[in-house]
Amino acid sequence: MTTTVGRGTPLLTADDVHLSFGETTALRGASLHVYAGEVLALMGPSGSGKSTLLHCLAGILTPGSGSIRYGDRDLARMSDTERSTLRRGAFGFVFQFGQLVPELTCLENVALPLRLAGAGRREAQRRAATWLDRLEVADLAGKRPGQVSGGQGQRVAVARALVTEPAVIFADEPTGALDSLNGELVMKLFIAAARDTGAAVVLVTHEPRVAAYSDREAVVRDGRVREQEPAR
Ligand SMILES: Nc1ncnc2c1ncn2[C@@H]1O[C@H](COP(=O)(O)OP(=O)(O)OP(=O)(O)O)[C@@H](O)[C@H]1O
Repeated sequence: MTTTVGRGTPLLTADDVHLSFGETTALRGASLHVYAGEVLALMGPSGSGKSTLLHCLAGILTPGSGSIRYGDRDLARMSDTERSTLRRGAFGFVFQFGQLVPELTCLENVALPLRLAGAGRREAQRRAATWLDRLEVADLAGKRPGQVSGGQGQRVAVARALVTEPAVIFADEPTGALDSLNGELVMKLFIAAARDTGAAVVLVTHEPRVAAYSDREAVVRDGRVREQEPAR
């Protein structure tokens, strides 16, 4: 499945999205545009709906009403198989918890999305090793996630998200467990992905220092979004 999106056309669009968890309304009319080639920071108070919006954009949660479109396709109208093909092929994820497979080594974890996309073992591991090296965790290749620190695991997770060169990278507090140097390294790799492959990077952060690397900010408050106009 390919969706061709011209420059200046949003790659992803949330339109008037509402979503409740039982009695709790997390999103109440959230609208947002995400463009190819940009790093977009989602900011806002705790509990305002940032992670929920990110999960909706990624097709992990389905809005109660409103729509999420990837190009001109409504995610809710896709079959489960189409949505998971999209998630596996076009999307990369860096989430805070439970992202690495504990039974696999760090190298195998990073190679996994390539293997799922059909790459041979040797080629997948060669490319995975390149990304571990870029994240400066090449020495952890043979270790399992349980044997590395939280910050090291987070960098392995970033390598795994970037290895397939996805069209959209979703990241929830991707620098949360990192010191400032490693946080900077991760942000520079996100910016490189946006500039080199035209990826859109959507990241949730509380840190102004991290948001300063973004091209644009959107503030989520009480389940609604105020987004900065794109500069083009
Ligand atoms: N699985 C869930 N079940 C019930 N309520 C939830 C669930 N996930 C989120 N919520 C509620 O929805 C609202 C929005 O949560 P969300 O995690 O999107 O906020 P956030 O802006 O990402 O917060 P934080 O910055 O603290 O991570 C909150 O009131 C939260 O308690």
